[in-house]
Amino acid sequence: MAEAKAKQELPEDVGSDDCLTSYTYIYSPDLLKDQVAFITGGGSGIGLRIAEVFMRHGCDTVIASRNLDKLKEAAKKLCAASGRRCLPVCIDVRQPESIVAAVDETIKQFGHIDILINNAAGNFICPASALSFNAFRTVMEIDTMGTFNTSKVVYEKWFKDHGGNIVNISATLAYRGQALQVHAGSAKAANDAMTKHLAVEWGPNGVRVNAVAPGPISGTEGFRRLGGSHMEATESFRSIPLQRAGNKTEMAHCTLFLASRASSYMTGAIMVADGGAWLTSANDVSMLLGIASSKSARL
Ligand SMILES: CC/C=C\C/C=C\C/C=C\C/C=C\C/C=C\C/C=C\C=C\C(=O)SCCNC(=O)CCNC(=O)[C@H](O)C(C)(C)COP(=O)(O)OP(=O)(O)OC[C@H]1O[C@@H](n2cnc3c(N)ncnc32)[C@H](O)[C@@H]1OP(=O)(O)O
Ligand SMILES: NC(=O)C1=CN([C@@H]2O[C@H](COP(=O)(O)OP(=O)(O)OC[C@H]3O[C@@H](n4cnc5c(N)ncnc54)[C@H](OP(=O)(O)O)[C@@H]3O)[C@@H](O)[C@H]2O)C=CC1
Repeated sequence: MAEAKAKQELPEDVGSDDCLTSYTYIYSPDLLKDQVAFITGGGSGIGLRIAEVFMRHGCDTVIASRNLDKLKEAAKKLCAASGRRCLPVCIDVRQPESIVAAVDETIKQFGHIDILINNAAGNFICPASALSFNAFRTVMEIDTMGTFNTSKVVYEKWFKDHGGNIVNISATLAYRGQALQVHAGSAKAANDAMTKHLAVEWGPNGVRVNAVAPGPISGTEGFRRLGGSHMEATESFRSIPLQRAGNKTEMAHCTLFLASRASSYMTGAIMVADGGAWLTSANDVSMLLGIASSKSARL
């Protein structure tokens, strides 16, 4: 019975890995009409689905990450699916000058920026004792410094004078201890603090800063890297109250809510979207340790 109910509530997540083949509106189709969203990591996974759902709601997008060929391909599919504009731009969130150039180009082409989605991240599973200093630093630089760098550039160049909306993509692994994840958990916990500090400091300038904290989300690189397929096969997600992994469309809907006027009195909030996973004591530690010790190659 519970399983049947969860299935009924599941929004569409069908189609190629890139774009949906069908879509049922939950929000008004013109919720983001003629707004412009800058989405880091928008060329794949959750970021790509956020771009698609935003565009289906009338928004133009800028998708920004390191691999321009991948972004161009994604932009083509996004425009075809939605009829809106999508600008692919090459940035490394660790390099502020690359963000400055991309934000300048965005303002030149679109005239404004209304929404920033800090979605880019790096992760893998690794025991703390095997993690090199550089590996820890790399994840902190992409996830935490990258979120700060992009927020600061967009704020200084546009939001400071015009207001705007920032949504950071966090992770509920930041809320509890989890084996093999000290790097990503530390980075996301820092980002949650950043969400609150910037909400306080930039609120008077009309800038709202919120976050979505996903649990395991299928059909993504993060899911693959953390052993998600193995966990699905072994029914490990049954320990989650909703007894399944989430999907990308569900994360896009949470992000759309926080990025739109639907949440106009919210700032500094972290919206947990993990099927209740972080609340339960049953967890995946032994399974993750099993994966790590059974593989000689890195995940
Ligand atoms: C899925 C379900 C799993 C678990 C949950 C189960 C149950 C649910 C119950 C509750 C939990 C609730 C939630 C948890 C669920 C999900 C997980 C949460 C977060 C997920 C986050 C993400 O998914 S992030 C997105 C994933 N995508 C990517 O990572 C793509 C981008 N990545 C990269 O570019 C690289 O991988 C990079 C991050 C390493 C950066 O690349 P680069 O800058 O080129 O750096 P390198 O020079 O390659 O490397 C730098 C140092 O890092 C070392 N390194 C690299 N890879 C590894 C590895 N695999 N293991 C260890 N170390 C590594 C590398 O050697 C370098 O260090 P040196 O010292 O050698 O210089
Ligand atoms: N999937 C999951 O189960 C969960 C995911 N999350 C979060 O969701 C978000 C999306 O993850 P997901 O969709 O799974 O994974 P993806 O690997 O598909 O997304 C990560 C994106 O970040 C981009 N990126 C990585 N490093 C950089 C960088 N230095 N500069 C610019 N862009 C960069 C990548 O593009 P490129 O390589 O081309 O640069 C890629 O598009 C992340 O913040 C992740 O932490 C949180 C909890 C669970």
